[in-house]
Amino acid sequence: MSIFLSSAAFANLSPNPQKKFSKNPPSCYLRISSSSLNCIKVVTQMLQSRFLRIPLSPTTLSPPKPTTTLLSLLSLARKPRSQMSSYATSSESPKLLFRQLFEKESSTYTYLLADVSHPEKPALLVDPVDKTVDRDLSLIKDLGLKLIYAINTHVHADHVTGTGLIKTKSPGVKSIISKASNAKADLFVEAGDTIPFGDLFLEVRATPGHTLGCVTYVTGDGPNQARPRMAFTGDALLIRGCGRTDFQIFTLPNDTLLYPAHDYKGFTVTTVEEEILYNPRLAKDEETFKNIMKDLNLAYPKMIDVAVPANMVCGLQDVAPKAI
Ligand SMILES: N[C@@H](CCC(=O)N[C@@H](CSS)C(=O)NCC(=O)O)C(=O)O
Repeated sequence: MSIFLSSAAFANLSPNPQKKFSKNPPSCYLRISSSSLNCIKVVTQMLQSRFLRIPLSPTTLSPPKPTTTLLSLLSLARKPRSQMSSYATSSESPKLLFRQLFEKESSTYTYLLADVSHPEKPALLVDPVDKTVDRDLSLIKDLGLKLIYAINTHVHADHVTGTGLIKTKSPGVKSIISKASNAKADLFVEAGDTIPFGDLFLEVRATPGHTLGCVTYVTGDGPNQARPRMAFTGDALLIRGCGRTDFQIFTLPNDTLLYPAHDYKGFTVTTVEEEILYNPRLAKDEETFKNIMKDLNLAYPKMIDVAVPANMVCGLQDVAPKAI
């Protein structure tokens, strides 16, 4: 079974002044198979749980299964290691040129993508760093590409973006960042937008947590687009980790009252200061935090298969698709 959602409904979009920038108009329909939806919903819940530190449901505290961890909410993670699929470690497309570049002081990856089958070889850089701009521009020149966009996944805290410097050195290049970041750029994107370069394109997905404006750029779905798809996650998801989320809540004033979405112990309210001092999970180093989360042995949420698909359509699952 496939579920059809308008991209606006899917991403809970407000009207977007940058729509002219999108390749696909907002009325286009995104086709999501129920298995993809399953995957999206589980990852969404996992990330919400991770970022907001909220147990997934009351049932999550029920008797543990020995191998159940937060990650095991992903059905893939339940497979024994020996049964893990051997996926490709790089994508292929007759059109796409892809390079992963590294800046060692901040351990930052910059990604270069270009449509080399297009006469102009239009290219974009994701998360360029000021210190490596010359290297990146020199590579782009060597490869005969035309840089059109310098894109950020978010407002970085550990390095200066290369986009400003790139614009002074290559005046035709447009900078892009999410509208939700509140940063300056030539173009602003939000969930559901697409960024075309030649016949290829990136999709924008909102992945806030590390910062409010964090987005993930995903390579397009369709003929000639990269297979497998590639997602540039910024700091939302790191390999075997994720970006810190303390920037969000713990930068609020100490007396800020915190009202969570759940409580399983009878508490009703807390403050930033209290949680900084006494939260038994967050007042720990990262390794201890990971172990605590792993050892929670959270069970598969009872309602997840019903709740998430329904909530993805605002609880209107029984209403004809046209009305949603
Ligand atoms: N030591 C580095 C910053 C390290 C750091 O905090 N990294 C961030 C992403 S850049 S703001 C992060 O989220 N790390 C998560 C993790 O698991 O390491 C510096 O001082 O710049």
